Amino acid sequence: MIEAVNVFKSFEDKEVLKDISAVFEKGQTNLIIGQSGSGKTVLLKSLVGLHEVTKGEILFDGRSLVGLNSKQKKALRQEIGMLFQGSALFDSMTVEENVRFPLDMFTHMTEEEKRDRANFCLDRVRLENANNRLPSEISGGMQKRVAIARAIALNPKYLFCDEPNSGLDPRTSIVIDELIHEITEEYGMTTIVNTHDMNSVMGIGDKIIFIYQGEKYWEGTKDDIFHVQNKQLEDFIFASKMFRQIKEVHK
Ligand SMILES: Nc1ncnc2c1ncn2[C@@H]1O[C@H](COP(=O)(O)OP(=O)(O)OP(=O)(O)O)[C@@H](O)[C@H]1O
Repeated sequence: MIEAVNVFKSFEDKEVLKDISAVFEKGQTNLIIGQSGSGKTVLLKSLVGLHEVTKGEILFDGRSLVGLNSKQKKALRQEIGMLFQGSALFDSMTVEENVRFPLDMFTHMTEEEKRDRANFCLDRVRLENANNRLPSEISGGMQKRVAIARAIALNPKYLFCDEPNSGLDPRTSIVIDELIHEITEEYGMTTIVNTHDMNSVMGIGDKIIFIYQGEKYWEGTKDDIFHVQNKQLEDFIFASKMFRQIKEVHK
């Protein structure tokens, strides 16, 4: 479980996050949603420790990110998997080398153990027979699978995903969403996904935090979302004609 407790983040005199408190549950896909510029990425980066918060606390299963010494921070980093926008693969490395990279960096596993672990992760994302290909030789959806395999290589407790569907077609987006959702449940990870994709919200939103102009305006599940009485969230959801029509059906 990850908790944000009264988190504020400013850049010089610009306050981007305003008093955000939220609990992100273990074994669940927790989504941060909101319009472009609302502060989702800044919140995600603050949670993961890439931004230092101006005020407030981030707790990883009760461990405060702020209070950790550098050794403890390094240990915590190894419990975190990250999936970035794009896929952030290393272009000059093969698929297998990309997945092995965190194992090379952070473990003392033998070559054989690393190969086995990389193969296990590639199988898990249903990507067989691609080990020796370069990222440029595979599709965007396959690249995303490699990125997921790399993110879970160290068997993380926490998984952070920044816009995992950016650049993917709707069908591939669903496959990637479902994969993230499945592995979250299977490995009991605390997963936080930053998205503005309503299809993701309806597909995998176990828990949803809605951010508006840097403040938390709403939280709930995908099943609650059609019953909200919150103008800002309604404007966000029903910006799409399709979702306005779905709402009519739910009435
Ligand atoms: N390093 C920074 N310095 C100053 N301002 C920043 C910095 N990073 C983000 N901001 C500002 O914080 C606000 C929120 O940005 P953020 O990237 O979190 O939005 P977002 O909700 O993730 O948007 P998008 O969906 O478009 O990615 C924006 O006004 C942005 O300009």
